[in-house]
Amino acid sequence: MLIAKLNAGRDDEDPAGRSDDDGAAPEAWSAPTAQAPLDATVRLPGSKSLTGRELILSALADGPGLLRAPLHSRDSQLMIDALRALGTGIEEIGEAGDFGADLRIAPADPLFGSTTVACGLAGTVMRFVPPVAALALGPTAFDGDPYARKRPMRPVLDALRALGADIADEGRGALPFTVHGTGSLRGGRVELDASLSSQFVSALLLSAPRFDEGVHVVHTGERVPSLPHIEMTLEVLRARGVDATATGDGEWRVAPGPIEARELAIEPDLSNAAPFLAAALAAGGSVAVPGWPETTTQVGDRLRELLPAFGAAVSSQDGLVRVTAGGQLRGARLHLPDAGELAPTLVGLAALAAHGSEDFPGEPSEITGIGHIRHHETDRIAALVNEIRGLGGDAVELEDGIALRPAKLHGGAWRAYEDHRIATTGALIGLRVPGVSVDDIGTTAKTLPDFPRMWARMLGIAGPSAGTAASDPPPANGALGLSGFVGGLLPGFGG
Ligand SMILES: O=C(O)C1=C[C@@H](OP(=O)(O)O)[C@@H](O)[C@H](O)C1
Ligand SMILES: C=C(OP(=O)(O)O)C(=O)O
Repeated sequence: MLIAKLNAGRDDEDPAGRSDDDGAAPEAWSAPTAQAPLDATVRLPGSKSLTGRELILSALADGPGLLRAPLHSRDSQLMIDALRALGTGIEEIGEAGDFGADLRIAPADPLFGSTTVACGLAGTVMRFVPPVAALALGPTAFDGDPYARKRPMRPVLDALRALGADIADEGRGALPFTVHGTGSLRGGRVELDASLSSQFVSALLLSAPRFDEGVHVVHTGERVPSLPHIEMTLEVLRARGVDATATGDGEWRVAPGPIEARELAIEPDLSNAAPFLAAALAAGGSVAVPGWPETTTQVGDRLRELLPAFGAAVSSQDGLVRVTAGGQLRGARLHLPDAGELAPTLVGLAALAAHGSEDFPGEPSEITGIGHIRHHETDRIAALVNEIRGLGGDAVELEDGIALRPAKLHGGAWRAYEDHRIATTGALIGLRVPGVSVDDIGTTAKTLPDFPRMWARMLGIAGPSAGTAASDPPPANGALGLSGFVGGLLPGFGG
């Protein structure tokens, strides 16, 4: 029996979760294998997408604002640093909770360029900040991680130019580029092809109240992916008194006007709930996430309808969403153009369904409509197919998705490609398949600064000394959150 080894976060870790200063490769992380059904409650830090949007809107607002329970992670820190570089006052206030401090934001008027912005690998920073920089005085130079230079930018840069911005990118249509801000932007009607990323549209809409004529965005290409994220953009604008509407299929308008300053709380990140809730299917048992909003624009809310496709039971009561499962996963056919952000986790579940168990044969799955995830932190379709095949799986790369055919998985190396969701998918598969090691678990710090410790606590294998508690403390009876744990693998598990 494999005893799970754990590298559950070290005090000397770079908070950004990157490799060591000397450039050495990070140590591989042995994914813990579940020894018994789970019985865990996992609290999650704030939504990356809501934190990023509210930081932008707070920086452009008509007065000082306050964000409670924002996400503190590599992506949100990059957003904070970018807005600070443009002159915004952003201050941590109050006692830092489990997931960090609240933020007070003092908008700058005017915003000043003559600075640089590091985007890391954050799509939200590289897409959402350039329109803000166009409203600043002076040039702002943007660059990011090596792979960030491969992520598509051209539609949003060309659209900004059509709206009056001066941007130098030497024809690359990608990072690095410089936005020569003049303190204002004309705005108006603009056509763009957002079939590679909804973030192109959200980028324009978010800053548009501050454009002289607002904006009218008309999408010209194939289907726009991740539409709930555009709905989220409209919703956060409306909540600040902005006239923001979807005016037709692939058309959105934002009227010029003030953005109200607000004090608000950021919802937990429901997309980051995915690997934890999915863990109940991988390991059996139950995992619950508290603080689930009653209504939300977060696409992670769809987990409640998607996880039953793999055989889970989902209950929601008083803000607690609980996923419960037995030892067997069912295969599923899912078409997910709106929910590409959830796809890596669901592909991980599909690989486990195809693996089956001692008692059940594997079942096939197909997940389609997710061609755009080739343009995320890595080509997620190619990465997932490679890594699943590396563990013995039979994954087939489709143009817009992945098919999984029944095949037994075995342990082995799982590469993360600096992609937080590929890393957590390796952890998920490792719950059931002994011997999976993830090459760079620290990359999860992009949106989850404490993932290894949260994962360990979900499994009941990290003691109270784990410091910043990421899931509820172990029960007083010392059961460490595992019910019915008798040691060894239960029938139907780990096979
Ligand atoms: O606007 C946002 O906050 C996001 C939009 C989506 O991007 P795509 O439209 O590129 O999928 C999503 O996948 C990403 O994680 C966050
Ligand atoms: C696609 C993602 O990130 P980004 O905001 O960098 O596009 C993601 O978090 O899944």
